Amino acid sequence: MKISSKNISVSIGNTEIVKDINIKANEGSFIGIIGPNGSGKSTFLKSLYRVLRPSCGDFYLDDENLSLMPYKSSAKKMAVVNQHNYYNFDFTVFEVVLMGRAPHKKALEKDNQHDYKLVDEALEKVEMTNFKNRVFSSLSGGEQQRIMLARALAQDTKCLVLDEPTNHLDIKHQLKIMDLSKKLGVTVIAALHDLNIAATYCDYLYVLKEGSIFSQGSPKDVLTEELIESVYEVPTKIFKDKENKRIHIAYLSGE
Ligand SMILES: Nc1ncnc2c1ncn2[C@@H]1O[C@H](COP(=O)(O)OP(=O)(O)OP(=O)(O)O)[C@@H](O)[C@H]1O
Repeated sequence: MKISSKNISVSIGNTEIVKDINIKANEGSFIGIIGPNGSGKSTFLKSLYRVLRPSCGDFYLDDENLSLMPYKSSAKKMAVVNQHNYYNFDFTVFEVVLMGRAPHKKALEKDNQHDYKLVDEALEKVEMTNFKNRVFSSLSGGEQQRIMLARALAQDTKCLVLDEPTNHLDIKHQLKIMDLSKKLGVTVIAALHDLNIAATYCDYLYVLKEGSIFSQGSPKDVLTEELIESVYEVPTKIFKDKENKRIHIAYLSGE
């Protein structure tokens, strides 16, 4: 599924937080949104997954205008893993992941074997099968994050929106979750803080600064020492790996 935004701006109160953002994600591509704290990444993604209404502009899933789509229809196409997942009730892990199936259900339609199979497969993919009967709120932050990805996988969509998908995860699980998201072959739009992860997994990056797109392009083109210094105010040294053409970023602060 293709995703695009045309001239998206988002205001909260009288402040314009996101300013005239145009992005394009081709089918199956992995798109990174990067930028410092407060640059508008989450606000932009929230307007994509319809928690915030843009003050201007439109999103398109393929060529369909998102704002004209019923919420249930867009939830069949787009799953979300966001930064804060709080449940006030004691749902089990199984129940939380099963919630991913809700957009596919008609009113009063019961869960069936197909739903249970997708839940089991999703838990297996994030290596959380043994946690199926645990109370969600009793899990660690990283475990909860993997369950929220399992819920998104059970939703079985062609597009995945990830807002800082790895912020609670240890390095092994950061890489596993990114590998898994990449291998799904669906269109992914992810807000990321870790620039080495962004360089490794993203096909294309948009760099936000103060709510606007400051730069865009392939990780190799965008993640230069000059750009990182001017956007993040941190000196870096970029190493190029000749064999697989990946770049590696070393931060020089503190030296
Ligand atoms: N509900 C709100 N009311 C007022 N200001 C808000 C609100 N939500 C976000 N903001 C402000 O909008 C700006 C962008 O926030 P946003 O969460 O989109 O940034 P971000 O790039 O995702 O940051 P981070 O990397 O810290 O997660 C911030 O300055 C934030 O304080």
